[in-house]
Amino acid sequence: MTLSLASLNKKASPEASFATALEIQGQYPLKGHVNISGAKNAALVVMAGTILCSGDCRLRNIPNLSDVQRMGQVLSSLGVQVSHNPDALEFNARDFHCTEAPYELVSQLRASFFIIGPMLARLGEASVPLPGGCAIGARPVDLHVRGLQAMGAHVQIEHGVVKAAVPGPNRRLKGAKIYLDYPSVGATETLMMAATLADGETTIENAAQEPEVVDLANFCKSMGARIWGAGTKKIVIEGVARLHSTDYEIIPDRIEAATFLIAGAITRSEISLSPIVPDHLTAAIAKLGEIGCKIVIESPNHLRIIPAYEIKASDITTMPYPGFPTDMQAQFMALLTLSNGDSTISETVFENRMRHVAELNRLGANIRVKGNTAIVRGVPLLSGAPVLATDLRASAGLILAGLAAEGTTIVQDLQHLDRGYERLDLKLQKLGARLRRLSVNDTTEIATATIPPLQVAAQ
Ligand SMILES: CC(=O)N[C@H]1[C@@H](OP(=O)(O)OP(=O)(O)OC[C@H]2O[C@@H](n3ccc(=O)[nH]c3=O)[C@H](O)[C@@H]2O)O[C@H](CO)[C@@H](O)[C@@H]1O
Ligand SMILES: C=C(OP(=O)(O)O)C(=O)O
Repeated sequence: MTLSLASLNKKASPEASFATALEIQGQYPLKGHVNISGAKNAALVVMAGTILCSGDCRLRNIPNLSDVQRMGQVLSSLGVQVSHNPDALEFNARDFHCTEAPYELVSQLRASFFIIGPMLARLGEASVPLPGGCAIGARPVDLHVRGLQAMGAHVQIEHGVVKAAVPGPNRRLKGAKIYLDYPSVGATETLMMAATLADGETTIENAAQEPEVVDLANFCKSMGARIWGAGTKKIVIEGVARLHSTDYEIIPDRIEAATFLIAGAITRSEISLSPIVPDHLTAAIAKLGEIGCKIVIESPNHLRIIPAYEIKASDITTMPYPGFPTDMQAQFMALLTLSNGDSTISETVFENRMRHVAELNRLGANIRVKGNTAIVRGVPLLSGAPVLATDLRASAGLILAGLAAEGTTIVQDLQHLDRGYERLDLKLQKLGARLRRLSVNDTTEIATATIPPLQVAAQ
């Protein structure tokens, strides 16, 4: 049976079903093992990359997230067939024809904008509204646009829509030498995808080196793309005429893994995780070591955290990979609120990613913000309170703080959490955490695993 996301019932909007809160009873120890899901940021961009291929792309280890559902809907709306079997999502972009991506969907997640690269590469034309995603800064797309222009596209931004077209009879992008002013993850991914089908060689200098960029390159290579240097500052892509079908497995989510390591550290609990790629977690493991925890690599894809009795203060500056990831900043801040001294946390990647500070202070933390730096003065105890989750990683940070706080914490507005963590509450429950999902309107308990399966209706 072919199942399609295009038929998703619009009335059952994710916002309505996920307007929920999490009630956490703090200070219960955790114990056991956690299965880490596929990486959200790799899955989303690899889904966009399926547009490059006119055959079947089978993707395994795709996490069940509301962002993944929306990305599936974006692709369906463009004419990509999206179907589901028990352990994979299948995409076929043979009939992909539509050059206009829908505002209602693209405006809800950042990664949806990245389809502009493969759309242009396949059809020579693309109109994509400016994207959504976490409200953590201005998040312009100028680096994507300038790179596509260097490859011969004409690009205009009109009424909030980026309209790009490749002139000429064959409408094919041309290889180019591109230098990114900043190693933007999304721009590197957009341009790398665009270059796989371009005429000639493209080099991207000062490219992002994140594992998700490497995963995308490996996915493209599995379809026959010619790419060298992904994971370094210089990526070289030699365009080919077409890409072929593939079966590809997404890497484990390093941000989810780090979040669980902190759950162990903040509740002083020993827990283990798999699958993981230890190299993707180097910065987090180093910081946890500095803080006093011991991380044991039990096998190539299996970690255990032995928590510190006393959490030591530590300074953090977020940076592009292999620096300390901005997507782990809020979670580490939650941990450092309970340290034995003063820590500074500087956010250099996004200009407005400290909105969790006020909420952590509501739980009894002592944090002051000066410019892009938070000064975290450790306190002996957090105390439960109602707090508002303002973005995805802020949600995770507040839940972690709630696990350690004395009494009851209610984290409101879980729509951000559900964008990027697969059943975080259920996984924590399995480790022994006391928490339950509430409907905000009537504060009655609702099932923990609320995100419906990805496929929703037969065509
Ligand atoms: C879906 C996805 O993969 N999201 C991740 C991706 O976001 P995203 O790809 O949006 O992040 P970028 O690396 O592009 O952004 C980093 C910085 O570059 C700036 N910038 C970016 C593009 C551009 O054209 N112009 C520009 O100025 C941004 O405003 C930001 O200040 O990488 C971020 C940095 O690791 C992560 O926090 C996000 O979780
Ligand atoms: C910022 C994030 O996601 P997005 O780029 O999709 O907003 C994130 O994953 O932390």
